[in-house]
Amino acid sequence: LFSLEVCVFKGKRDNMPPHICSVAQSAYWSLLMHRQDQAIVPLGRSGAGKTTCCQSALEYLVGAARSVDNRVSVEKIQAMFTILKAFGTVTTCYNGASTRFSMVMSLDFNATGRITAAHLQTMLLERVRVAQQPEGESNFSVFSQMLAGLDMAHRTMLHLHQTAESNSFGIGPCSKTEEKQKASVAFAQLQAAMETLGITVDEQTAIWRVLAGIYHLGAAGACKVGRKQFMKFEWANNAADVLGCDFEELTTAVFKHHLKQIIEQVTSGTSRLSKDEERNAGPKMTGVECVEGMAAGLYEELFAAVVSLINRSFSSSHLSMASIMVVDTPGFHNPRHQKKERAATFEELCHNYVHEQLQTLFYKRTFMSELERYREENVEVPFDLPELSPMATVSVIDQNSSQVPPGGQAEEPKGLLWILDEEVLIPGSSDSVVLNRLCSYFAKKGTESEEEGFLRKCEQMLQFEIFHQLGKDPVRYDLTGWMNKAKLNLSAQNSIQVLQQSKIDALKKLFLPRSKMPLICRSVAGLEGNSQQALQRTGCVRKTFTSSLAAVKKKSVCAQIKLQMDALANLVKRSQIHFVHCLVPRVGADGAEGKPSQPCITGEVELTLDVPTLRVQLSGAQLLDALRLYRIGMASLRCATVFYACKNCHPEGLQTFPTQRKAVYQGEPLKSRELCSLSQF
Ligand SMILES: Nc1ncnc2c1ncn2[C@@H]1O[C@H](COP(=O)(O)OP(=O)(O)OP(=O)(O)O)[C@@H](O)[C@H]1O
Repeated sequence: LFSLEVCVFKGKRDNMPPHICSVAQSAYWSLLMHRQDQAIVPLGRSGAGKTTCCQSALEYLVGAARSVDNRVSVEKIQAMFTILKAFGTVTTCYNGASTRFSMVMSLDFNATGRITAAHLQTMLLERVRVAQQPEGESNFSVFSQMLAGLDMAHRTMLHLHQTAESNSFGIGPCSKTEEKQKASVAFAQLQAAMETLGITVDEQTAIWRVLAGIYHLGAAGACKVGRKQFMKFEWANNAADVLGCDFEELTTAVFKHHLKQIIEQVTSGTSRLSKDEERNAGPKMTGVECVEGMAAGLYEELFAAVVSLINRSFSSSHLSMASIMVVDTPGFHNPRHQKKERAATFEELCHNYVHEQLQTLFYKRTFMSELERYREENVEVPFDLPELSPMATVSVIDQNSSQVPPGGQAEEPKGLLWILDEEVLIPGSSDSVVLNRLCSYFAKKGTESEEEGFLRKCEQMLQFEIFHQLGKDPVRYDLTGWMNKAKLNLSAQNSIQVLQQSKIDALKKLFLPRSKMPLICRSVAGLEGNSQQALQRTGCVRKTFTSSLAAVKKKSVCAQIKLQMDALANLVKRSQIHFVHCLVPRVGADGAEGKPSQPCITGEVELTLDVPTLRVQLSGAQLLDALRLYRIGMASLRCATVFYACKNCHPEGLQTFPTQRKAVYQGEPLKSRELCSLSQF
């Protein structure tokens, strides 16, 4: 099937059937023609097929363009997705492998169109998933895979030969035999994928050690009353042993942050903490939060180490001309899509925020930039900028006080992330204060101004609704506990020391390179690479973190979320973007049910469409507006042959300026009359 796809699209520039490979082929052509970076950005609900698109696009590009020295191959791309699937996806009701991180996978090309290297960068990992999962959803798949597939020698070494009675992180072996077999097969595939990418046996063992350490921490748990300490010492002992540290060291890293600070204070000779230092010392945490923080921190570090190992396999020092970036993010989440009663979580809000930000990028590129070009060209287009834009929804989440308030209220409104960021530092503040502030800035006020609201307070306690997807797909959120989520978790911060000071060499070796990364942008993984293109991308991420609030707020959880999103957007913004809108054809048509459309007897795929569901997605993504503008838009947006045919003229009478993407007829810009005549296309 793959070689068939390559044959259909390879070498073509236009008249390609609609397919993800034709998008990849267009991006490749644009890269060669304009020597400009390209980006492929799939958008859509969770389970709509974004990751599948990304994998297909990358496989196609690598298969068609080939790499100069086989450093990047289709097998390696597949291996990378197998690893990312294990470490970065979870089972939800939307999708059997729902992505819980954002990634930018870049393929670098030389001037002859051959691939020189590849580079993976990841951000916005849902690290708290390691310790907490909404009902009916799983932890990261790698845990169940490892527990099902690990051989006896490793099991004994990692103290996994007997399972704990309970695990506070919800990690445990699969209960059903069939699931266990599936997980075991997946683990064998994971090991094979690691081998394909040159990850050594020692490195693999170090990875299993960290995963086992997290498992044991979950089994150890924490006392809910009294002194902060582990509930079950023997399991905590196991955790310390597999991580290569003393029990006391682990206890200090998990629970005794203040003790550590006092020691540092005494050794540095300062008597009292300054106000800033006191603030950075962080809030008081419960024992449970401490253990959960350590597990989340360990997993984030492990994920970053795995990304580094992947990059090691793809890196090269060949000169490159430009890159194609393939961007995969978690999809849009709304528990209502699956007829769930529950409200959405803070983590789902973060994923929806990323989705709305990318949708904003689509709005800006498709409508704003395009209409701006017409103005520059003095071309009249019978098309008004769509009134509704995703920017309004984004501002509910991340608006800071310097931005213009919607509706022009006297008090400067702030988005949810910044409200949380402020309230977390105020003693005695609570989730309800956050909700009241948020509603006072953005909620509908009375029936008269109904159109202006982007948010609604719900009847249920601490719940509110954000009108996502231009109001077409509102999501109800439960704000309970969000103040705690916005708190800096000192245990998570200590996790890197535990790993870097491990007595186990392989473990230490795996994590020491991370000590060279700037602390400030540690939440982004894949900051390594020596090629010019990789350095540019790394520089872009660092600049995002250092040139904004990051320097001051580097320890703010909410600022970190915003900055990771900014880093992702800044990486992509410099390129020509090819958006791919993935649609869920009907409710329940996601991977969780594992029922992709079945071929019927005639061989054709039987596809039942749920029109209301599709309509919500089409209008929420402004696809019809985009199509309308495309139909009446500039001739340069369609391929040359269509334009020649339409103008009924000879190609030689036309001058084309591909670098500016403008088609000019005998030196004259196209006027609206001509644009209208093209609208039949
Ligand atoms: N074109 C398609 N036709 C049928 N099934 C598909 C198609 N694309 C993807 N799928 C299936 O749909 C399921 C979800 O796909 P995928 O994981 O790519 O979605 P996603 O949009 O990345 O989801 P999430 O945002 O939750 O990560 C998978 O089981 C996949 O095999």
